[in-house]
Amino acid sequence: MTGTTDVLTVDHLVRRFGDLTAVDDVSFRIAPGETYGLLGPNGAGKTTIISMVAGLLKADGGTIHVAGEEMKPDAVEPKRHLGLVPQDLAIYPELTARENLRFFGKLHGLRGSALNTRVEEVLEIIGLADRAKDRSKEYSGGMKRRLNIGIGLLHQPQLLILDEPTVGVDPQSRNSILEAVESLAVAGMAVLYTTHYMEEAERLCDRIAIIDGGRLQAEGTRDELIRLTGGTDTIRLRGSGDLQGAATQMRGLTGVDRVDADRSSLTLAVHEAPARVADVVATATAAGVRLADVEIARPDLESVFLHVTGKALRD
Ligand SMILES: Nc1ncnc2c1ncn2[C@@H]1O[C@H](COP(=O)(O)OP(=O)(O)OP(=O)(O)O)[C@@H](O)[C@H]1O
Repeated sequence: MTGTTDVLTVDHLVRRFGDLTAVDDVSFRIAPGETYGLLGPNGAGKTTIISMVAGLLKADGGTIHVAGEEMKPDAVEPKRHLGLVPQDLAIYPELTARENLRFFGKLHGLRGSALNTRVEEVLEIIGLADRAKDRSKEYSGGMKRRLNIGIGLLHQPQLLILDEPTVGVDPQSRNSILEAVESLAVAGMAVLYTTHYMEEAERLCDRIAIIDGGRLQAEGTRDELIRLTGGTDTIRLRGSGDLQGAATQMRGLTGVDRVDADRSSLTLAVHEAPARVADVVATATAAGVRLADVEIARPDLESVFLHVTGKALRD
């Protein structure tokens, strides 16, 4: 991939808040038609990164280029090339979906038949054409989110940035949001997608950056990231009792790479989980843990996260 064709290039980005380095030397690029995911837990630095990419927040170091133009808070030109869909809704509840889109389309300078055509196209993309005449205050949470995405799409940006667009919506709405995002990539748009749901990153993203503690800990396609784990499986035990004590003993078992304990579970990175699970369960039981559930998982992005950060991604 060459720098000149990338829609977004982020080089050595840094942002501090007082003593906290919220974004610490982060670099990545996104090509046209590519969906790129920032995957990390709450507080990892995802919103801070995209706020700088969108020119809403000043960086303390590094550079950002959108469609070849340097992005800074006072820059005008690069902002024309991107659409930002924030976590908070920015729609007028008294207006219908079509009226909302027409209003925001005019703010982008669209008029006449160009405005009409684009509004109808966007209604199709976000799956709201059949509800276009209803006031948006009557919509479900997921429909409001889709309208919010539609507003970000009106001016046909080369790059669309979505900040955790499915948080707090029901599974059906989530699916329709994900379908709308999938159709953008098909249309050639570059998408920067932040999430703490690994299933969404797996489904949508061509490449994924694992973000934790403000740092880009690993990056690649899903398969490339999974290869980083060296094929380690995950064993997860849920239960009560002395989980920390059990974790200490498990760290000495053959084939166990890493053990992470919290108040109700133990998460182990192991080689050949089916061959190890009996030892692991016996160790837990001997340490007085009362087990409620045992689960083996093949490597997925959760295991990658555990492997590269030493922590479980799930809350
Ligand atoms: N304006 C601010 N002032 C001080 N600290 C901040 C500010 N904005 C963010 N932070 C801190 O920077 C770190 C990264 O926050 P950020 O919101 O970027 O994380 P995130 O990955 O987007 O998580 P979330 O999904 O919860 O928004 C956190 O520790 C947060 O408390």
